[in-house]
Amino acid sequence: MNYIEEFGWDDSIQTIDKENAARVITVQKNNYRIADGNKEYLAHLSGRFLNQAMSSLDFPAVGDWVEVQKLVDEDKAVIKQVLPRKSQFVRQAAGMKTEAQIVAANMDTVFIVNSLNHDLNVRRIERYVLATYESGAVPVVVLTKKDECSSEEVAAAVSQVEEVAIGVTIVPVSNVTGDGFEALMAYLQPGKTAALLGSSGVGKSTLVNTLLDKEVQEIKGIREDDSRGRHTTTHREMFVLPNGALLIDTPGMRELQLWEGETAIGAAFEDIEALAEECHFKDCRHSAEPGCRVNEALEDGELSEGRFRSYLKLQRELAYEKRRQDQKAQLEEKNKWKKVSKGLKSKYKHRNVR
Ligand SMILES: Nc1nc2c(ncn2[C@@H]2O[C@H](COP(=O)(O)OP(=O)(O)OP(=O)(O)O)[C@@H](O)[C@H]2O)c(=O)[nH]1
Ligand SMILES: [Zn+2]
Repeated sequence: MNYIEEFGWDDSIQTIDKENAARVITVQKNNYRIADGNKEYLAHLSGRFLNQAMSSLDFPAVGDWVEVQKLVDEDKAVIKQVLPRKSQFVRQAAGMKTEAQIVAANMDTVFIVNSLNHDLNVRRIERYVLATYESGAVPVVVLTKKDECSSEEVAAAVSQVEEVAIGVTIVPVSNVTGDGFEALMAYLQPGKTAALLGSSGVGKSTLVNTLLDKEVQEIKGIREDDSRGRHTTTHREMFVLPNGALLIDTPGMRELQLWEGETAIGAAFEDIEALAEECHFKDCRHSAEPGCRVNEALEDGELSEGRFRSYLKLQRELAYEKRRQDQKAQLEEKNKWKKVSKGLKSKYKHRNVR
């Protein structure tokens, strides 16, 4: 029995034998979790793939369709190739050091999530809408916390967003009352894939939990045996909704906000970044390292003390924000695991029993 269709299989773009296909649901360093709707596998890249990969864009991302060789008995698989993507969200290179990277693939829709109550940032929405169009997916702006606003406030926010997102559907919702979810479900059809994009605190996690029923929610963190027989907690970055729609909520998309900041730093402080490229040490912190080109420039007045200070300040803020998000993610993972350990069953496990 093959459940591949449920994962959004599209005959028109997937050319391989269905038996050898699966979709990537989690990426953690070099470990990939893939599923074919029937079963999950822990997968790694074949040697041939590694030899042939030309850039980081060639590597599998959450949402990718891959051709695999499945070792059914061991729940393991080898990834032979990534199938052509119908859309892809690229995390742009920040400066010269980081390479571009695909954070999500094969989305039909990207939900750009913002909160109605405060920090409605139309400039950011505008950038996200553009990035989504570039990805090949359709943007939909979701405005959460409708319950905290009067209808006048909602209308005002919607018309503000309309100005920067011309022709884009805008859906005000409340995760508390469920208001607006019917409109969202139009995009969450069986076999269709949506991804979430938005800043911290706007309600993405709550939205995911509202969309998933309790049983399915547990696939967010189930305990798996790793190769050494120990238990490790794994988490999902792609979920199956009760109606068969797929929802991508990956840290990669959540970090988009962060690299935007990094890129902005790069652009705003091009002079300093250029100097830093010439420092002796690649990871120079420009404090007292020998061969520091930035310090040299400071000494001979080529670079002003004030400008350098604001550069450092921005960097600290970004580093702080990153730490904060990492800690929060760890905590969330722990909490999820606590909930899950109470009723240890996943959607796939139910299936296998049937
Ligand atoms: N009143 C109201 N509160 C909401 C709504 N959606 C989310 N919240 C609350 O807003 C807070 C942030 O929600 P989260 O779902 O954690 O936000 P997030 O986008 O996942 O944030 P990160 O995990 O930091 O990325 C929580 O306290 C939620 O209970 C809503 O529609 N109405
Ligand atoms: Zn330096």
